[in-house]
Amino acid sequence: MEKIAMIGGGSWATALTKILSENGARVGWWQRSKDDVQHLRSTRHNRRYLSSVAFDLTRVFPSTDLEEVVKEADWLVLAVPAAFVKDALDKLDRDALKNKRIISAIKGMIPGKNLLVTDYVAERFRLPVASLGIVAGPCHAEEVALEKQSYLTIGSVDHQLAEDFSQLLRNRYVKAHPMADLDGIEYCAVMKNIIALTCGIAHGLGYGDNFQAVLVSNAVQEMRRFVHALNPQPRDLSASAYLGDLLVTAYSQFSRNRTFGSMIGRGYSVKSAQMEMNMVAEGYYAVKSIYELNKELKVPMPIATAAYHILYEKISPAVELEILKEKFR
Ligand SMILES: NC(=O)c1ccc[n+]([C@@H]2O[C@H](COP(=O)([O-])OP(=O)(O)OC[C@H]3O[C@@H](n4cnc5c(N)ncnc54)[C@H](OP(=O)(O)O)[C@@H]3O)[C@@H](O)[C@H]2O)c1
Ligand SMILES: O=P(O)(O)OC[C@H](O)CO
Repeated sequence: MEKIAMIGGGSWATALTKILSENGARVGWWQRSKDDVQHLRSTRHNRRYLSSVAFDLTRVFPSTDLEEVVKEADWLVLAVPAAFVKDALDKLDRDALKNKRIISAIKGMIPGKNLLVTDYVAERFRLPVASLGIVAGPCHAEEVALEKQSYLTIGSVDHQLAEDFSQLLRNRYVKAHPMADLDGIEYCAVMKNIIALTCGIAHGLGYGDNFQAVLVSNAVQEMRRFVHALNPQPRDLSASAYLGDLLVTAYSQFSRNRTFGSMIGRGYSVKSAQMEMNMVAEGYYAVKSIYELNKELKVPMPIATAAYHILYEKISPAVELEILKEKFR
């Protein structure tokens, strides 16, 4: 039986715990709240996220003891929003992840450090890049709960690691496959949240499907320029790990980033949109990291720049979208 430490108690951690435990893995499940852990242990349900899913407690072991959960596992799966990774992991000893395989399920960057999550973890715990991977692809937790057909991509420079984790995920409704492009997949997963957030802003302002299609087409080019500047290598951005993930987030009713953006477009402040959502839109944090990273790279990124101006410099969404629309072809 594979032993997994799941770090995080939100929607995606809940969906991954469902898939992995139903496939026979033992999942030690770390959550920060004692009440949530107690509720899970007594009812088998995670009360605030995907609460319809019932867990088999002979395979799923909820706990607030991070060190214990990590010590018992061969695999560590990170599924807290990127903004809270440092807080969660800094309690661990520098050698705590030695000889473990680490999978980031996070689509965000470490604020302040402007690092990809896998780069941060490798640096903080002195790990070889071959011990790390990312789980990506167009997959909403809500559809996993409903067991709708989904596809995941595991990115790692170690093919065996990516294949082994794919194997742990495959089931009746999940297809998973390995890919070598760890950095490219991770950067695109970060970028697509910013783009979806901007689609939401446009929607909130009253722009329609015609405009969104052009926004997304231009966004693919922006994504290509940026990822190529950071990590030049041949990659097919039409693969589902890149374009598929962008499309689901830009168009789905379940998208946190699009929903957040739509509220901003309708006039909510960042604070009030965050309070109303009760879920985390990674794109809000990511846009600051990407904007700062790009100060050196100087890649033309009109969409990320507009989102940054709106969210961090309080420039009117309507004004930024007027400027943006003149740049699109
Ligand atoms: N949801 C999806 O469909 C999906 C799919 C693929 C990837 N992802 C990625 O998975 C990651 C997690 O997202 P999610 O959708 O699972 O999040 P979510 O459902 O919005 O849940 C938010 C999580 O963040 C925690 N949190 C909030 N404030 C915190 C704080 N101050 N300190 C520590 N933890 C805090 C919450 O803990 P409490 O409940 O204790 O407040 C909860 O576990 C993101 O990077 C996201 O991009 C999500
Ligand atoms: O679509 P969002 O904004 O909820 O983000 C969740 C996932 O990244 C979708 O693959």
